[in-house]
Amino acid sequence: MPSLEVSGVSKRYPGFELQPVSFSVEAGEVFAVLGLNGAGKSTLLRTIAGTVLPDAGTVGICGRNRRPGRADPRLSVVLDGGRSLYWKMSVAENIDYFGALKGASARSRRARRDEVLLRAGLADKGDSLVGTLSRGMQQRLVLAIAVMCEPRVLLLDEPTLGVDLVHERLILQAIETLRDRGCAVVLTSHQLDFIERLATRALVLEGGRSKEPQALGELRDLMGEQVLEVELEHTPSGALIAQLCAMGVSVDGRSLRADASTTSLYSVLDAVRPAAIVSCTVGRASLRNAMEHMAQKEAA
Ligand SMILES: Nc1ncnc2c1ncn2[C@@H]1O[C@H](COP(=O)(O)OP(=O)(O)OP(=O)(O)O)[C@@H](O)[C@H]1O
Repeated sequence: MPSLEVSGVSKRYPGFELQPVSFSVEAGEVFAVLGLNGAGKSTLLRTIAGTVLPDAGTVGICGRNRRPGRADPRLSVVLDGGRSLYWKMSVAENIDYFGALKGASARSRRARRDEVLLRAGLADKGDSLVGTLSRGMQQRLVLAIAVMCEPRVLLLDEPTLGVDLVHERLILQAIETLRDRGCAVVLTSHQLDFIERLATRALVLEGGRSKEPQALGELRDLMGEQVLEVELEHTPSGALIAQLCAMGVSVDGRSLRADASTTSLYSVLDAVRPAAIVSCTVGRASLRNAMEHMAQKEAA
């Protein structure tokens, strides 16, 4: 039985429609929801969380339908960063409050407090008011609280927003720990390298519409297995851009990119000669390549 089962969930706002979405996530799986700004990622996560009522569809958690508007101890969400915390309470009081809300006893909350502070990288901030923390610190605290509740399903909307490189690693480790304990994680992020390190499958939203979820490897293959990238010193002329496009090369400012299985690197280098080249690589396609390819298709 999947830990999370989303069936036909839809939501309409004036000027935007999240069309029916269905997918399931198994215990111990990290599932990504990808898309450009305004594609509907947060709307989807909010309807799954129950903070926004869907127009249609159901959400099952470990085999039981979630009842909208009711807190569910099996589900933790990190949707609005620090905005979901109480700013006039201290860090320790917030940890205690959310632990109590999830039904943890006073004893286990006390025992967990130091662990949560450590996990959030906030060991010396227990007595600080949440309103005095930086945005990245608040984001880390929300995630550490969500992890403390040992959820069966965790929804994360841009968990690394405003978080520095060192603490991004802490967040990555926290998600990996939960995943390894059997939690099903649904994650959105514009940081595609972060997604690539964690997720195995993804649902791509484009203007509120989605296709079947795909394995990350299948998504990368949209660009071909190998991608060639050439960075020029100067932006190419209009005539050269037209010539490159006719060869199947996409041009974004000074960056040229093409599927290496259909376009040879030498033909690209011949076409741009004698322009100065800053870098030139042929390598395995990344998720970023695939998403850029999709974005260019959408803009065309
Ligand atoms: N409460 C609301 N009322 C009206 N429209 C809304 C509401 N919330 C979201 N929308 C609209 O729904 C669309 C999708 O927004 P959403 O926040 O889900 O996108 P997103 O993919 O998460 O974008 P981003 O990457 O920028 O966070 C947008 O056009 C937005 O304006």
